Amino acid sequence: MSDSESLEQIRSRIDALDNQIQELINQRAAAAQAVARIKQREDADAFFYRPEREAAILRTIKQRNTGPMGSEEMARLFREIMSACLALELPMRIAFLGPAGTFTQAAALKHFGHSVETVPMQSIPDIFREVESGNAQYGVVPVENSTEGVINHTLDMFIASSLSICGEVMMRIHHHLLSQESDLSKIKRVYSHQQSLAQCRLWLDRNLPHAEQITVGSNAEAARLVGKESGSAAIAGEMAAELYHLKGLARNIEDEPDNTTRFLVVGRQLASPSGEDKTTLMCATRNVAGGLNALLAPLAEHGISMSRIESRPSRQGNWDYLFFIDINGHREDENVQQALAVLERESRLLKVLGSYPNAVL
Ligand SMILES: C=C(O[C@@H]1C=C(C(=O)O)C=C[C@H]1O)C(=O)O
Repeated sequence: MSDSESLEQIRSRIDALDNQIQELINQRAAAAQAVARIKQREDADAFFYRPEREAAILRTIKQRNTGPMGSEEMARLFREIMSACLALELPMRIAFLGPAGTFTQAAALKHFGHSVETVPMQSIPDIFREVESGNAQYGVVPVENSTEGVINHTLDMFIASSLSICGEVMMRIHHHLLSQESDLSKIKRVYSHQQSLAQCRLWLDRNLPHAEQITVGSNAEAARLVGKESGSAAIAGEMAAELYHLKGLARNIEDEPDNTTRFLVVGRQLASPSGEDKTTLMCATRNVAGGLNALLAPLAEHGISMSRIESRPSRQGNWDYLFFIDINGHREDENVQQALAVLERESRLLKVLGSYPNAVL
């Protein structure tokens, strides 16, 4: 590139580059189709989607990126290219916590790209059922928020479900106050999901201390209601604002500036190692006091670090607790296998809920 190049010359160079990019994308799509044919020949019920392969590709793209385009942006573009390549074989159905416009839908699209069909479900148990029955290939469920903590409903589902965790999605959550009104003083009622109300508690106390707070099933549902009611506002995200044609009375009203929600991808597939993985375990101790130590000691002995631990009453007697533990590593790693063998002996119950790539995007 040189400064002496005219506008016309640069534009014709862009046209030629687009031509090459288009040709290369089609070559890539044909290669992905060839992979799919091999998978199908080996196993008619094969899973075309490979979370570990996609994660590894996206990581490589970020690592080798030299700019001027940013690594995150470049990875997002390739996310969409892979999504479109995969859709040539099988337009995947992804169940999410509806209605349309929720953060869970945004998480599903972030993880799988836009060439999938996202299917709204009414509840977290419905998402699990839709995937268990095979009506959807994967489901996306919220599991924890950096401000409000764990979403117990999701953890409880794993107790009885046969599904595995095959991915995680991290989403920065920005909440907006959405309304038909253009003046804050007109707002008498605020609708949202209880998590969103909790994540904006300080802002609400300061700016709308007298407004009634009404909990509904999702923030998208709140936005839908507010689209039909004057004097009210919803706390919801960008997608819901667009979908229900609401004005942003105040933007980014979450109390924590780095408010992040983690979502899990559930499916009927076990993800292979990607090189940077984590494993979620569900274990029950024999008794709470010494029991927890018996679970944690083998992890430390095998050099395995733990990124999260949650306890839940198991509902099978007063003294039994279930622990949900995230560890670094894949169930096929040797040190993880050795630690799991010890845990199996020490705990009353051990279920590996899944090994999956660390979120890349
Ligand atoms: C092409 C493959 O299948 C799918 C498509 C991919 C792609 O477009 O790069 C990557 C992983 C799979 O989800 C493969 O397994 O290599």
